[in-house]
Amino acid sequence: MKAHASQAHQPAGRKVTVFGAGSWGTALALLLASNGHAVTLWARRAQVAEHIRRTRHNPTYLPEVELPASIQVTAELREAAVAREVWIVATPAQAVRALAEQLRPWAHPALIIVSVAKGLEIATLKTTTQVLAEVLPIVPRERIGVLYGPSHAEEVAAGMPTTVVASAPSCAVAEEIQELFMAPTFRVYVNPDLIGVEIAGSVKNVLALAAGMSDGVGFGDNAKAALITRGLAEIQRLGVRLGADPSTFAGLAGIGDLVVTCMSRHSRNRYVGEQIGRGRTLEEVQQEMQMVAEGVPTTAAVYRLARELGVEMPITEAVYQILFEGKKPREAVRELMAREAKYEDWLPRSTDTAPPNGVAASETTSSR
Ligand SMILES: NC(=O)C1=CN([C@@H]2O[C@H](COP(=O)(O)OP(=O)(O)OC[C@H]3O[C@@H](n4cnc5c(N)ncnc54)[C@H](O)[C@@H]3O)[C@@H](O)[C@H]2O)C=CC1
Ligand SMILES: O=C(CO)COP(=O)(O)O
Repeated sequence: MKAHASQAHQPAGRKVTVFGAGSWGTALALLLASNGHAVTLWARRAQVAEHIRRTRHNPTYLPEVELPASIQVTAELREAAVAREVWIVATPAQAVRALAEQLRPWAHPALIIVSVAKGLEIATLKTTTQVLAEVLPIVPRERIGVLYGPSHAEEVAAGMPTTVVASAPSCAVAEEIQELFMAPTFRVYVNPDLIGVEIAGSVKNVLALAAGMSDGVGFGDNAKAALITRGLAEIQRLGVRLGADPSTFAGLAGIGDLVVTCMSRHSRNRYVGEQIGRGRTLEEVQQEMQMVAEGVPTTAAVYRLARELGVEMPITEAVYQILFEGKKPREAVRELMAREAKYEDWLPRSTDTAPPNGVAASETTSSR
């Protein structure tokens, strides 16, 4: 693995396109341009691209951020996609398949694709790199990775210190992604456990909704700590069932992103949860938001996936019932607290600490 910590940044000057001019696409385009890459930012709407070209500001997302003239901005897919070395996919997760289908004519075997969209596709329960690999088979699977981790766009755009994880099936490709983004205020680690990183980064949004609901209802720090800790346990159970390395969940993509999303004032998922906790409906909250809260569709996907795989995810189940079945948050918490007594499920077990009769041991060891 390369040691970047003490290296001065070396601009690599690669031809990169960021697809999606929302908050994250805008912040990453800025970061990549300041790293010396030749950056194109693709916006879905022509008038948005035109506005950014004219004013160098995105009218809707991070409007205070000035985008340098070196960033080419377009709404034309061909112009954005053709003859590029790297594509960054920064749309909502549910839009990745349709975008990839449109991009097919310009994909090539030397391309690297980096998904920064966090979520699972509702229709197929696939991660975004699985969707991209399926739609773009000309790009070798090992060249499709992610950049995930605790990274709110507002802070990245303001140059505040941020650390994330680059992951891909090939470590060499993950290191290329690392090198692309690594900057004085943006430190990138490599984690080769792609499925673990993707599950961690996607499912934490469900738990951020739960954390927001807890805030909205008026619960305190104890409840938030419980949601983060027990939430991580259920994210890890799902990830490990899908083949992830358990240690990924103790890293930046796991506990790191879960903590920031459950705690941050910038988190859209936490915000949506908070509004619902205060008694508003999901429809009301989503209607007034211009931004995506990935946890909402991902809750539906994870709920189904967990059932299909027989993985116990009680908090996710509660969030699903609140979002889609009208359950009241307080009622869901009452039910979570009244679950059977258990052993905490990721402590090392030894024969002389076997659970006493009458206290149910967690099932999670067997589901790992
Ligand atoms: N905002 C953040 O701090 C971070 C966001 N992410 C992830 O990045 C992805 C994008 O998020 P944001 O940029 O924050 O969202 P956003 O809500 O700020 O912007 C979404 C962008 O996607 C575009 N879009 C919406 N539907 C589309 C479609 N069907 N086809 C093409 N484009 C479409 C919108 O026009 C907008 O430009 C999400 O998966 C999010 O979880 C990841 C890390 C940080
Ligand atoms: O993924 C994120 C931070 O790492 C962004 O979270 P929100 O979508 O909840 O704002």
